Amino acid sequence: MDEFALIRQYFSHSTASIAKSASYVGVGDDCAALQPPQGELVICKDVLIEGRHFFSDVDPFLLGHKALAVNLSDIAAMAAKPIACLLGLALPRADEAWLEAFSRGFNRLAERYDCALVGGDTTRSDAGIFISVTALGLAQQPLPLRANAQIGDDLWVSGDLGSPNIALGLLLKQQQASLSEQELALLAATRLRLEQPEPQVHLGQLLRPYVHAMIDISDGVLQDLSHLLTASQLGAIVYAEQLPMHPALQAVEAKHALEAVLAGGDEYQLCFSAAPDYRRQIEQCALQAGTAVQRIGQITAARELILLDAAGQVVENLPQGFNHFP
Ligand SMILES: Nc1ncnc2c1ncn2[C@@H]1O[C@H](COP(=O)(O)OP(=O)(O)OP(=O)(O)O)[C@@H](O)[C@H]1O
Ligand SMILES: Cc1ncc(C[n+]2csc(CCOP(=O)(O)O)c2C)c(N)n1
Ligand SMILES: [Mg+2]
Repeated sequence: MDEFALIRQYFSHSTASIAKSASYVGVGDDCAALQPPQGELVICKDVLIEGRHFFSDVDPFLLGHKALAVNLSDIAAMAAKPIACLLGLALPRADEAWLEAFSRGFNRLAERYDCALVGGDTTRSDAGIFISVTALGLAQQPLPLRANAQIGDDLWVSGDLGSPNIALGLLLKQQQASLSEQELALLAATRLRLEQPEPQVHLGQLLRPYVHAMIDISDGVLQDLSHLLTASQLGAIVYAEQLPMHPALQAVEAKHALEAVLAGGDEYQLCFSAAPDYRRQIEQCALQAGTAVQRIGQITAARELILLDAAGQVVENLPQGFNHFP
């Protein structure tokens, strides 16, 4: 299958609503062309590299899903609605079975969120798979920027944390040695969160009227919260025992589980700040989106992030989150 047949077969069948407008140009010309809808256009990009972001033997259907999901998670963190995306692919070979599954995972998530795949680029790579996705979304002012947290805001997090990091640790271990039965059970209970994360697109949009600042926690909750605090020139108190932990982590030694919750990346949940007046409304948004939300602390004036344990003691030497160039 040649380059052009490949693009036609797997990446040119978007059924999203924006692709139905009369003047729309999608995959197949020099540029895509769309009538920008009214509102604030938000744009983001995330790159995924074989061996860095995913294992070579990952299910290509799940990889296709994840490549788009990590971008839709950034769109969700702007309380925006996805509208379109572009897919850059560099592949060592045109493996049709791989492409069929990858495109099915990608296109299925795109369809679920009415996000049109409007273009991209496909090249050969000498070694390894490289994926670059750009996503466009539509937002409304005021945007829940990282810089907009206010003193006295509640801090919240969606979902439960820790499972992607535990799954990653087990998959790395499995490359060196065989896992015990207990470890295999733990891997089975956690690996879908690593390999098929669900972006919080509905929750992000529902929260828009209530939140001041929002961020997705792809690099781990402490590190991404630190980015939000630095941008807002504020600090926070976070209560360790209020951090929502994935239930499977009961089987993990407590210190290891807490590290996974605090600093494990690949979460794709939302962390946000909002005035305490909106607690009831925020709980309602979570019910409507079918996601849990948990209050984890407060925004403070002192420019530091303080983590308190169950006894109210300050936790020292906080673990670092994910960093490509530590
Ligand atoms: N090579 C680059 N050129 C221009 N801007 C960049 C580049 N790399 C990152 N950025 C910008 O830097 C900011 C922080 O990027 P970062 O990737 O840390 O955020 P993120 O995408 O929310 O997190 P993650 O990639 O972990 O999901 C974003 O505004 C991003 O657009
Ligand atoms: C094979 C393999 N090794 C390591 C990881 C962990 N990992 C890679 S990138 C990242 C943060 C988000 O990425 P970015 O900051 O690039 O958007 C994390 C937690 C993984 N998922 N797979
Ligand atoms: Mg990024």
